[in-house]
Amino acid sequence: MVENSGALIGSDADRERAAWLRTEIARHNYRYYVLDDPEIPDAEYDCLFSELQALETRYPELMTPDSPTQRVGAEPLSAFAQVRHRLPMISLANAMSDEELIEFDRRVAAALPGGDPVIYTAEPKLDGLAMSIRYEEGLLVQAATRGDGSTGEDVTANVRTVKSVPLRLVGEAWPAVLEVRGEVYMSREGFERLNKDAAERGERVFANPRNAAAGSLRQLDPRVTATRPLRFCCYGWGEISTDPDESQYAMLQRLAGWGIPISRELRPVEGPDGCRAYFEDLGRRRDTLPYEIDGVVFKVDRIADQARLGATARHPKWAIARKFPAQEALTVVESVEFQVGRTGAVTPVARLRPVQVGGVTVANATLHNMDEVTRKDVRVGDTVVIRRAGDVIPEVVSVLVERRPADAVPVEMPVHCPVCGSDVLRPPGEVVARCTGGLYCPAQRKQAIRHFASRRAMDIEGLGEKLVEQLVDSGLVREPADLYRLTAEQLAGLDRMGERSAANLIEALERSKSTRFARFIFALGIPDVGETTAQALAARFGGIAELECARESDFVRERGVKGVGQETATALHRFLVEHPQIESQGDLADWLAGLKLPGLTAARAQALAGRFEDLAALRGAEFEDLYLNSARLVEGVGPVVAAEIAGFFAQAHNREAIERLLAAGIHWSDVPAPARTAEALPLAGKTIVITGTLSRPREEIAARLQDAGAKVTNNVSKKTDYLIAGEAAGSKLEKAQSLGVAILDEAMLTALLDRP
Ligand SMILES: NC(=O)c1ccc[n+]([C@@H]2O[C@H](COP(=O)([O-])OP(=O)(O)OC[C@H]3O[C@@H](n4cnc5c(N)ncnc54)[C@H](O)[C@@H]3O)[C@@H](O)[C@H]2O)c1
Ligand SMILES: [Zn+2]
Repeated sequence: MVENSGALIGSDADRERAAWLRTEIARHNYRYYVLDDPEIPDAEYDCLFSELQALETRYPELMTPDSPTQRVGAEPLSAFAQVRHRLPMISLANAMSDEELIEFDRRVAAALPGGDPVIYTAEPKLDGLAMSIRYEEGLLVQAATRGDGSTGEDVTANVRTVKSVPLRLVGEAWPAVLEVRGEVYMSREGFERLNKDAAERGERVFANPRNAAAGSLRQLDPRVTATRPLRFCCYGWGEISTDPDESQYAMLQRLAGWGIPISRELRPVEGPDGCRAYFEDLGRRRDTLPYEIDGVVFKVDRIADQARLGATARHPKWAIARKFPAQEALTVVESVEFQVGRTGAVTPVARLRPVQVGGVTVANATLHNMDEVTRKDVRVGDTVVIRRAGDVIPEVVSVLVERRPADAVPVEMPVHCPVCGSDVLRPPGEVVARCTGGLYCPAQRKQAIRHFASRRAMDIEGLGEKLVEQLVDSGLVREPADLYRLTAEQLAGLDRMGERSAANLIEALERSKSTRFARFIFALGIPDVGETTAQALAARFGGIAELECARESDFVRERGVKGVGQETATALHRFLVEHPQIESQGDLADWLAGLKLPGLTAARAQALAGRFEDLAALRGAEFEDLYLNSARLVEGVGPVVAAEIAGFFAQAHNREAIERLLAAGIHWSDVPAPARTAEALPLAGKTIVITGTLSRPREEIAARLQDAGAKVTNNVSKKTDYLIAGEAAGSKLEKAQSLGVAILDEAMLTALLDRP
């Protein structure tokens, strides 16, 4: 540094740094104000900005006229017509601490006559985008964005679609020219809905309500804007053809009287104490407000005083934004670990280089699930934006791909549970991956034992949550079977456990050994297997060994024609029913395609013809045979639950834990012993055919009939004993009638099955 006629001269390094900061800030301004797609969190931007400000203050010769410190915002997008603001739209000075606010108040008070505490209007600082809306003779004539403060974009057509903006002022005595200024913003609820819809359509989601509001408003097609949940809140005014009121507060009330929405939280406050009380109150309520705010704005209330105080190029000297601590920060992902929850859910968690967010140090952030990891493309080594709002667990919001190191490592879901080594299963279509070692995994131990003992499972009276905690923490119980080895002495040694209650628990454990099969299945805690499904499984499988051996295909079976969906099948089915006499001509596939039915493309016609020999076979088919679907053989067990059941029993650890339970003496009496001979079954030797639409899947009914000893076949013949006929039964019913086969409806079927 060289001293030169009193002013400090920056070194070459300072000069270079200042130039770099200017370009970098200009780039971020463009992304933020023009593209509505910021790359870095505001706090990070503010650091760059204040570094440049500090350099320029220290070495005034480094200041350039085009420095971002001398202007607000960014140049307007050329796609919109430009609007010159008659009065500039400037920004606000910030106070990051109480001290800065007190300092601001001191400066204001010193510049004003009299010595009374200054009155301020206080209101939330909405996080949206600034808008100037011009009314002439009470009619909305123009709306413009802030742009670079002196020139904005003409977004009149878009603003006209925002419902809370009046197109015509109400009441009377409004000035001939009135420019109201305020914030266009999006409520949290509107933002979440918009993002949910966008995600469902596979479109880009917005990072926060501010970007969503700005992106929605600055649409070239106002019809798009019209569909977005935007609102407007006025906090000031620009050009106005009459004198405003004496105070900011009174003037805003007057605008409200003309139909302009203002903040419900608007209050006059006195001096720095009043400001602090307001700030703290709103800070406490921040998370419960229906919209996002990033601070509170205080404005000197008397308009005459505002004029006396004036403005700089960037902001008025009579207003200040007291900001809340930032909720977002930048840091680096050092590793990704997988946590196993009480219910076995395996969740990716980012271990971060520790960083301050909103006043606390954050070292971990949730990545929710693998879909999220893939969507955000988070890799180990990446620089990421993390967000911590209120009490919510910090989360990774986005990745700065530009800063990705060459050796960044993609994240992969582990194949085995990091806690117990069991397989990790993610059933098709499910978001959550789970450890399948339910009876064995230490991470799930407490939950598994609590569930096992619960009233609707093994119903072990006296084995409550607290006791399970103690038993597991003391190492006495590691799996359900350990419960049955507990002694009265061991129990009596525990907290709040007298001899009497210890003896009672031993008795309850003993009693629980005699149970029902369905209860036992439920007690195992297989994900998504509730009581009803457990009952269906108990009815379908003779015993635990059969259930353990069951494969996914024993629960669900793929059925129908690949490539054909239900809608196409419905169209075809209806056509065939409505044209009972029609004959096919030539090649079946060509003929079908030639029908030009909705959805019945040449490829689908080909697939159908590949499955059915001729039109007669196609006509004779069940509706469910026409399109690809999965037939459920057990009520309540679809492809996901089937995968979960099979995954659970595939773990040797779980089977061994069950083995030990049975060895401890658990037994049930409600399932017929598998040894029961076939002749003793109620439908032994009967041949049954099912047709038409019934209240349950046909496979399920067939399975129950088979369990009862019946043989279920496809075609009616003289050997058929019964035909079970549902709604819309066709040719099979006719044939059964002609052969004199007994025909049963659904009620009769139920009676048949329930026969002792
Ligand atoms: N992340 C990035 O890349 C990036 C880039 C540029 C700017 N920024 C962020 O934008 C902010 C600077 O933008 P700015 O100049 O719009 O300033 P600002 O958002 O800090 O404050 C000024 C704005 O506040 C709004 N406002 C809300 N309630 C108000 C009220 N009651 N009275 C008056 N105004 C109210 C107005 O729109 C006004 O223009 C900084 O927080 C900065 O971090 C971020
Ligand atoms: Zn596990």
